Amino acid sequence: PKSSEPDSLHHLPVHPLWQSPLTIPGGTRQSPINIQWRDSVYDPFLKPLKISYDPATCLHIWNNGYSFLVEFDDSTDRSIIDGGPLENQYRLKQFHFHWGAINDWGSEHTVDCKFYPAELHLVHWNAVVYPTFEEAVMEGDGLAVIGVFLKLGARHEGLQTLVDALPAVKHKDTVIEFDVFDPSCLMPSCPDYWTYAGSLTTPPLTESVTWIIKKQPIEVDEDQLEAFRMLLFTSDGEEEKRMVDNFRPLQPLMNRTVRSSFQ
Ligand SMILES: COc1ccc(C[C@@]2(O)NC(=S)NC2=O)c(OC)c1
Ligand SMILES: [Zn+2]
Repeated sequence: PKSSEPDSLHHLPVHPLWQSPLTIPGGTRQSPINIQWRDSVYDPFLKPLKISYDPATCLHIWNNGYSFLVEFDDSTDRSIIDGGPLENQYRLKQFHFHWGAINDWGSEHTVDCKFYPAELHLVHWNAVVYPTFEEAVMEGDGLAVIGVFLKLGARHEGLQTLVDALPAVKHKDTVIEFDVFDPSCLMPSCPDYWTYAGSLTTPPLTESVTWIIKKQPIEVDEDQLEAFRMLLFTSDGEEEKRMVDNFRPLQPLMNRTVRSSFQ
């Protein structure tokens, strides 16, 4: 592939990573998308997003062979989000990242066609309406995912505690205990966000996500991005494949409007 664009592997009709077509037949609200700032519509009825996480609900970090996930105890309402575009409160289940092999790309969403080097997804589910996460994944209002862009800049001290643990989950299906972490330290200071109706970005690609994309990126430094890139897609003993470019190609906007919480 030309070095100026994401690996052409991502433009194949079926990417080996997913063994399935990139868009599900009849999919009308697939993710990720390009957010064209001037086409987003300010909605004065959007509320501020309320975030209250209990750092003690943090459980472990694991490498699932596609990203690394930090998982939380979601058996109670101790770590939740509310407000914003949401009609219920949603429980934090996990967060993970998507990133590129180089800093020119890596995010899943783009803003005015600009990629960021990485994107954080904080995954929450509607435990008010659905009995389990697995059921919520199948419902239009089942999930709420906060997307935060990462840009190259100053070292992020809060992220560093996570980066220091990554060598212990280098290989697919490795896990380590990680028992205190407050993901609110990864939130940008600016409250502004875009929101739209979308989907998971890996199989089962279900159209169950209310996306809340923060306008302001957080800054991380080169060493911290490089730490993501030393993770492996492969298990211990297999031929090593670096975990990079684990983002889905952009999907058609179809009949959707992206709303903004700001003017
Ligand atoms: C069966 O339930 C699933 C499956 C995959 C993911 C991961 C992902 O596809 N979704 C987002 S968001 N980014 C991703 O990579 C998931 O996260 C909510 C839930
Ligand atoms: Zn994701």
